[in-house]
Amino acid sequence: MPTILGQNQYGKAENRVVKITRDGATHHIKDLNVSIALSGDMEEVHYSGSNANVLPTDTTKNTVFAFAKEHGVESAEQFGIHLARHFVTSQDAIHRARVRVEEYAWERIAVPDAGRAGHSFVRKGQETRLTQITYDGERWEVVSGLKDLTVLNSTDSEFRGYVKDRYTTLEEAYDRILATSVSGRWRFNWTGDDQPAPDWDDSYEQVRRHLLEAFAETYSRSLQQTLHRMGARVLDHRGEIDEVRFSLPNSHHFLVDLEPFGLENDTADGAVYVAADRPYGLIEGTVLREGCEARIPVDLTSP
Ligand SMILES: O=c1[nH]c(=O)c2[nH]c(=O)[nH]c2[nH]1
Repeated sequence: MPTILGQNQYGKAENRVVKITRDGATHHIKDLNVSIALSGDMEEVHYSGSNANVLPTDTTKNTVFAFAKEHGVESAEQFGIHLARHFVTSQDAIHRARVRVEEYAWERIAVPDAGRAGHSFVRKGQETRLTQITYDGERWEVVSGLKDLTVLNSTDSEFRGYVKDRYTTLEEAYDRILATSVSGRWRFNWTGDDQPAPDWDDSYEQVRRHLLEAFAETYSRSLQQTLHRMGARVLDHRGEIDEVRFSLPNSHHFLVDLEPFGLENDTADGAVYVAADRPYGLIEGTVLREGCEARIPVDLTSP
């Protein structure tokens, strides 16, 4: 039965490009999700399997990262226009390029020592505030928290000196991006109607602030260390809380190898990273006030 090929397009979708430019201690971040769809003289690849007109999707991915390095990312529009023009004008067989770009907005974390604020960001778009109340007619237990508080340090993070066995390939990192989406719960020590209840809203705002400040101000040797500093900071400043538990995905950002295209890509300036989504390290832990009991369930914060 004769068939006709209808509309078709192809390309690499969801290239997660993160570019950090350094202006002294002040860093700038561009965080994009770029999807390429190309169409043109693609009958043969579908009908006979000839790839003679096919620019590999892998190449479209490389082009996205190389363009981010070589030409920069002024705006999502400018970047998309530049890419689309490149595919259509450089490949005879490609007559149409559709480039979709999502841009994730970040704002700087405000810290008291403004000099340190240059490399710490929190993603725009609110986190979700959570609480769980338990009452048995006598005692209250209030565990509050948040999830999806996405934060990133573009420097002041390393990971080295770890165990190496025959399966270890990870290279030591002296200056890496540290990013996570904080899921945390904290337990109040308020248990009875005979005690004044905390100001819940103020407490939430203050805990959130301490989490962000601790994240921004910690020179991190591991996400585990940052986790502890965030919890300790909350307990140091918030007497109404006895226990904090976190589940922190390590949202890996890998420097892209652009050497095959003659481009040096190191952390010095203008570095281009791929934001990987899976798999991810998952760092979890409880920080407790001394003498207090751990009562937040281990799996309460896990995905
Ligand atoms: O902060 C980190 N902690 C780890 O335990 C770990 N493991 C790993 O591969 N990378 C990292 N990073």
